[in-house]
Amino acid sequence: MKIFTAGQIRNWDAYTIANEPITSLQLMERAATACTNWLLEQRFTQQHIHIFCGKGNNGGDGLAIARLLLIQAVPVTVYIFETGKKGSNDFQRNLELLHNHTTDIHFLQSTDAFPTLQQNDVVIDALLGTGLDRPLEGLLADLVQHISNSPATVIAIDLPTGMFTDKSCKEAVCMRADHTLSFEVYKQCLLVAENAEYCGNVHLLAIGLHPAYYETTLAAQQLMDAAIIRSIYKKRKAAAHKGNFGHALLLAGSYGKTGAAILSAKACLRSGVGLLTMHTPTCGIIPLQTAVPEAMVETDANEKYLSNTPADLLRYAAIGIGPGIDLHEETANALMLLLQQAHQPMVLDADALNLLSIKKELSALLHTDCILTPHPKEFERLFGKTANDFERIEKAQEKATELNCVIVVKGHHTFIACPDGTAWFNSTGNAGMATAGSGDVLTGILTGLLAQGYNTTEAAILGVYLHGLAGDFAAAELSQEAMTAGDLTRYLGKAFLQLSLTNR
Ligand SMILES: NC(=O)C1=CN([C@@H]2O[C@H](COP(=O)(O)OP(=O)(O)OC[C@H]3O[C@@H](n4cnc5c(N)ncnc54)[C@H](O)[C@@H]3O)[C@@H](O)[C@H]2O)[C@@H](O)CC1
Ligand SMILES: Nc1ncnc2c1ncn2[C@@H]1O[C@H](COP(=O)(O)OP(=O)(O)O)[C@@H](O)[C@H]1O
Ligand SMILES: [K+]
Repeated sequence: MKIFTAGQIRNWDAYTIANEPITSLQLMERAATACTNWLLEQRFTQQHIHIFCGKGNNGGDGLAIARLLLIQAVPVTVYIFETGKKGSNDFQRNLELLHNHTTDIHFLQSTDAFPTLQQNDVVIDALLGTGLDRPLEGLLADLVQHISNSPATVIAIDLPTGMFTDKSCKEAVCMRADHTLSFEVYKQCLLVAENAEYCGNVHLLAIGLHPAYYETTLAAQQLMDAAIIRSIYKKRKAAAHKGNFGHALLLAGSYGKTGAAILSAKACLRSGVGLLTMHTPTCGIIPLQTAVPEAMVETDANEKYLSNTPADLLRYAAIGIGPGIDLHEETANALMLLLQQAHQPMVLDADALNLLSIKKELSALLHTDCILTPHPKEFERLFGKTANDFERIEKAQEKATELNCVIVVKGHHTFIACPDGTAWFNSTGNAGMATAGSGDVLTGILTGLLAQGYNTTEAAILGVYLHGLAGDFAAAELSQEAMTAGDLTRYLGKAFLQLSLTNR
């Protein structure tokens, strides 16, 4: 699904109005009807509803929702944030219509007029939407804080008030919503981790915007959906043999961190790879061979950490390096040798990335078939500090082009920046995956997919999606608290089964 900017959304509204054709008031009525139906379906209409409106079109949506709820005999109280200026045309028209249904309309001009909100109250936030052009201040900031700090359930229309569509609102005041009802497509602000606590659960509602605009408009970023995953996933051929699915090499583990090697090995095998060889310090051979008998192990010359690369690198279709390898000088040397000698697709994770940050000259050895999988801290070590998630995303896109490799910024809605400028947000995964070893599992999956012949972009998109989907299955059965990284591998089978089902 394409992710649109505030400007593109404005143009899409205008395109629909001109080409359907439809009036802007009718389009507002559609948006309000979709929101009202959602409120009725979710039974929020059994509680008292307080609707807070600005005087732009977001406020117009709020007034129309108030009228539609009153027609359904749902009691509502309406508050209009008074600016002293006339509202937008569609706001004014909806205000006239609302006067036919209620007198319970209050104009807020001072904090004394703010209502006390109770636990069972529902607040509709229709103060400001995509028209926000400066941070909130004064009485409006006070009102947003008053609502956010109340025990009421807050449902934001289009965006929580105070949230910018395309840039950070990190230092500013923003409504803390429990739910956000947005229209047609995601906006970047609804996906970045720093806004998650303000958006609450995001629900996209269709309002019949013209499909031709969507189809012909280029988007810088997309949200992964079943369609893109279906187009990447290759079903196994009935007569296939293990030689068809590649031989993967994983360099992982050090004394006390053989678990990382085991987690990545198991995940790699469950990603469908034909053969797997682990290269690990000698201390790791017994635990690895016991825990993962399907994998071959070839030991490093060193007992406790990696110091050399395996012989005959040409045997391998893809290589993954990083889980639990630690930061010894000899390990940095082994990484340098690997980057010099191996030209096959490669995943660099965890301490391999930290070594790249320490020895910046190693970055020059990265080749075009590399996937880097930093979490935000590793990203900062590699590429420097960024002020917020929007800047990190922008930098990831810049660096993917500059280094000519795929960069997977892990976290809530993991972000994948590809060298050709395309970029993807993940739609699967949950906070239960914030547990030791989840990243090691991802390295195993990505290496396994590369070995099977998926290119770096395909492997990153498919692997990140499957990893998150396995996490969602694990959380559904085990809870976010009790699931562990090993469970991601255990539920990978269920995730693949879902792909095969949707691939028919
Ligand atoms: N036909 C359309 O264009 C549709 C628009 N829709 C709604 O319209 C919204 C966008 O409407 P608008 O463009 O009128 O924008 P808003 O309603 O978000 O607000 C615009 C007004 O707020 C002022 N403003 C901006 N930042 C402010 C701040 N920090 N403090 C105080 N005032 C501030 C602006 O100067 C402007 O007058 C969407 O979010 C959506 O809810 C929907 O009804 C769908 C159809
Ligand atoms: N809140 C969250 N929502 C979705 N996915 C998450 C969340 N927290 C962590 N994850 C996922 O879990 C994995 C954690 O990886 P990483 O930080 O490298 O962990 P580790 O170093 O313990 O292996 C990443 O794939 C990340 O996207
Ligand atoms: K809003």
